[in-house]
Amino acid sequence: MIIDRLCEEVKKYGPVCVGLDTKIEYLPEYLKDKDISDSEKLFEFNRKIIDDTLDTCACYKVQIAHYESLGLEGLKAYSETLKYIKENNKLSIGDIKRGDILSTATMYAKAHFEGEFEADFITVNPYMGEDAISPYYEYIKSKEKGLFVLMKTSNPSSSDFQDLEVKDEKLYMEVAKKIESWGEEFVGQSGYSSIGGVVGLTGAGELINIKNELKNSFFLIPGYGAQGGDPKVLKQLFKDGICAVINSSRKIITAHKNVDETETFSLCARKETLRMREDIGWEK
Ligand SMILES: O=C(O)c1cc(=O)[nH]c(=O)n1[C@@H]1O[C@H](COP(=O)(O)O)[C@@H](O)[C@H]1O
Repeated sequence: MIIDRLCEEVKKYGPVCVGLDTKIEYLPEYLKDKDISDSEKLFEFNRKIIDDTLDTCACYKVQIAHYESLGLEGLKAYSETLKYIKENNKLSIGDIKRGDILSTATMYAKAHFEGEFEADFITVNPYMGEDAISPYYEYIKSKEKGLFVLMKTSNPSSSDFQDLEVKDEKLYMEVAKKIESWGEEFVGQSGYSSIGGVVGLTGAGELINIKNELKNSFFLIPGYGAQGGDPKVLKQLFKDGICAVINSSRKIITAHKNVDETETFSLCARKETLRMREDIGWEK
């Protein structure tokens, strides 16, 4: 199961997930000015960050909207970034947050678990129920793939629907339990399922509530850094072992903005990743 590989990576390198939410405006001036296409610029930026953070993180999350917004040029960089992560024997999360009816989800699965945009994990939205998720199952079973399904998101408006009371508890908890039940048949040797959950660090209480309720779920936790999530809660979350990867995107990939605008941008990203790893309390 792919989740066992992710757990091994976490043990070796710590639970940081480097978020490649790359925008042209984040690039250092020398790269912006280079006489190459936007696609090549984005890929060169990502490639250097990957090269300099390989031994500091568990995985990379590549957020597709940042590439889609530049059209085909951007998607080329998205594809090349995913391939480069794989060539370097690291794990990727394609952050695509899809969710649609079975026949369409089948095509999303094909698009993101094989071919040009192949990732090891993808993020999906559970709002439409299990038939919008089940087309991914055959890839989990036979192609070593995994999912991170939204349980409780990190954004301020996540309470609009996710905190509604349903059957005497919050909707997010119903959703989290349902997602764990979908993942039961994909539990690996690590004890975790290849169907994991996305839970924001910005809701510390909810994170602990979900952890206390679920047995086999591994988490993707965004909200560290730019969104101000407090890492203190992670100590409690990890008391029986590390059960999550913690994503930071802007704080890592724009770390050079506070220092200089030179070719050392990837070393700034490395420094921030190492600082974050310490800040979240990881010890080998
Ligand atoms: O699924 C996600 O990755 C996600 C879920 C969520 O609840 N909140 C959230 O911020 N994210 C993503 O995590 C990343 C956070 O980026 P930074 O705030 O720059 O660290 C972005 O790519 C978001 O799209």
